[in-house]
Amino acid sequence: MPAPGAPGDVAHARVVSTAPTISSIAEGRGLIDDIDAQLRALLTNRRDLSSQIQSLRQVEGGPRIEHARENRIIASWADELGPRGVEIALAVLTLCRGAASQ
Ligand SMILES: C=C(O[C@@H]1C=C(C(=O)O)C=C[C@H]1O)C(=O)O
Repeated sequence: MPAPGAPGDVAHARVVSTAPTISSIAEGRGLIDDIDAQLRALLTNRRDLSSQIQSLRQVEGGPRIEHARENRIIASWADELGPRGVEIALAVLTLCRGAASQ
């Protein structure tokens, strides 16, 4: 396990955010729609970066998938969001690297 803050460590990559107080459903829905759009854009960027990393590792003769790194990522999602975080992390990983068996 890498030291906190070292390359490969995921625990340090934490963003603290507080939702604003809203005064109407429409305002809240507008903010949620903005968040969903940001999440989709972030996931698209993540998928592209993940694909590049997988290609670089294969060019170097390594495996496309690295389970130890994925386990650290899943653990960081679990730390912050609990069991649903694990489900989301697995869905994100599937989006970004395809099926684990490939
Ligand atoms: C992107 C990488 O390659 C694969 C994809 C990962 C991901 O999308 O987070 C994580 C580990 C690897 O299975 C990596 O090793 O960092």
